[in-house]
Amino acid sequence: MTGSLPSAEELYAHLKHALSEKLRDTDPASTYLVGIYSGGAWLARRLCTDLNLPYQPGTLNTSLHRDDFSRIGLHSQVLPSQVPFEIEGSHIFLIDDILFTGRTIRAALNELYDYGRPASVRLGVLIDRGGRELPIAPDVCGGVLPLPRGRNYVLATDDALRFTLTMEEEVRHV
Ligand SMILES: O=P(O)(O)OC[C@H]1O[C@H](OP(=O)(O)OP(=O)(O)O)[C@H](O)[C@@H]1O
Repeated sequence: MTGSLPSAEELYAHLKHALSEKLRDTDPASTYLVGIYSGGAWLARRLCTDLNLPYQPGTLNTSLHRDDFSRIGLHSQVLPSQVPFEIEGSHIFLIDDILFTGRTIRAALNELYDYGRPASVRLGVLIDRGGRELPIAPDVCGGVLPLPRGRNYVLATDDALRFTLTMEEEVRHV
């Protein structure tokens, strides 16, 4: 990634528009957003509010379903998943902030199926940074911003759920 980053709010506006178009294709009575903890959970909350969706989004915590969880370690505060609606037969939109290798989404699918078998599962992400290690692609996306392995985006959220995007400082070895 070279040059300046787009603003997170621009990316969000694009994702929101693309998602609202997709939501027209499914039955609103059986379609739900499910955010992946933690960044995707905030994003799903804001999308539900801005799109006037009449429910609280579900939240999945994939930490224990990751196939590489011993490498990434557990976050100090691990919140349980919360799915306050029927998954069986529903149309689910998984929401996450950043899509990288795809391992989090694979883990989220495992976790989701513990609750029941959805009629369909689609994926919405704010940023696709490339680097996939699994055959997973977003159905809707705020922006494709390729980033080399070893670099990271930092997405911050304020109290009003507005997002800011920066790049993690590059660690230089001397
Ligand atoms: O495609 P992957 O390689 O799995 O990477 C993408 C995941 O990594 C980040 O989550 P992180 O584990 O840093 O947790 P966070 O959402 O709490 O920041 C990001 O929010 C995605 O969930």
